[in-house]
Amino acid sequence: YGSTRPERILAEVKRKATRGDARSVVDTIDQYCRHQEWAMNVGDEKGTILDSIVCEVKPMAMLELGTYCGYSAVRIASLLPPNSRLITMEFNPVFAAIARQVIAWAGVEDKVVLIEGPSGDWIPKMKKEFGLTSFDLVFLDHWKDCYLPDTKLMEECGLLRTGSILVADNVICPGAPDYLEYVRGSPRYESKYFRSHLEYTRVEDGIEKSVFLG
Ligand SMILES: O=C(NCCNC(=O)c1cc(-c2ccc(F)cc2)cc(O)c1O)c1cc(O)ncn1
Ligand SMILES: [Mg+2]
Repeated sequence: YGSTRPERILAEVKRKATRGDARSVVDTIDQYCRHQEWAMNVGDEKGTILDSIVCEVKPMAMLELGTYCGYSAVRIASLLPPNSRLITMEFNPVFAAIARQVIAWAGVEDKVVLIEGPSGDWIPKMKKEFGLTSFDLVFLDHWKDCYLPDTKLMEECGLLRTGSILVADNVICPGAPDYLEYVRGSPRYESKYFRSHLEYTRVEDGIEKSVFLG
């Protein structure tokens, strides 16, 4: 019977990565996806850009939309200050089940809250469910046509404050043209493009960092 790609990634993590060592989980997944089979993790090159923004912002409350196998959740959690939390949201239950195990293997489960379901359902509930006022940093890496509607929904639900930062993966490939036009054209955002490549390839892609001005 055929295993799924996320299951093969988890098997590789259990075989090769050191339990409790987030860096070795990240490196193991990068090695596997570069040399065995491609997968849609943010990857090592764009991951370094994400790391630098996480380290600069030192978020106490961070949201990730699109967990997949948990690669970026592990990468982010290993850089978070004590007492800070990453809430990561995944629509696909198969991906979520794998991500929980990858996050546990890396030993960062006490910094990560994984929630399952459609972002449009969850975003209006987050303040109440998690006792939040707003997010310091949001990483958008889920369905590309959800970036814009979910950003508008976060604005409407008061989840962004002056200075909140949005970091969006794949703004070139697969692309999020309506989102880019919005954050680059709106007087309520200060946007900056970090040129890079689609994970594990030479195809152009990039990360857009947008500061919400309130
Ligand atoms: O969120 C869900 N998928 C991941 C979103 N992410 C992407 O789609 C994504 C895609 C690519 C990509 C790039 C080039 C290419 F040729 C094929 C794929 C790269 C990335 O870096 C991504 O992040 C999802 C799925 C599902 O079945 N049900 C609920 N949610
Ligand atoms: Mg991505």
